[in-house]
Amino acid sequence: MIQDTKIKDTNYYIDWLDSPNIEEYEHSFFEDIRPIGKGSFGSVVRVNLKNTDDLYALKSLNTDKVTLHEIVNEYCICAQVKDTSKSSPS
Ligand SMILES: Nc1ncnc2c1ncn2[C@@H]1O[C@H](COP(=O)(O)OP(=O)(O)OP(=O)(O)O)[C@@H](O)[C@H]1O
Repeated sequence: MIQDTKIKDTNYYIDWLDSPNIEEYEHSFFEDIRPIGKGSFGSVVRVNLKNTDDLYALKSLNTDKVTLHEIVNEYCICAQVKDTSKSSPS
């Protein structure tokens, strides 16, 4: 029974990550890549989206250390920061 729940959760996260609402960028779309930090799950670099003035924090997650749940959770935090900066520019 417990195993069934885990399989259900895994499929849920896989479906969520396959969502067409998530914008995907190739690594080659970015330039001027500069290291800015390290966290428990991986490293973070500042990148510039080519042909724009847009800067992003790009987080690389060590997939040996993270679960699908943590990947989705990290994605949600990043999306939330992006939305907040759009609604209230400083
Ligand atoms: N959006 C961002 N803008 C600027 N710097 C960032 C941004 N996101 C992460 N960093 C830098 O990268 C470091 C690592 O971030 P990350 O989110 O991976 O880990 P953390 O949240 O600091 O720690 P932990 O993984 O232990 O919770 C941060 O401490 C910060 O210095």
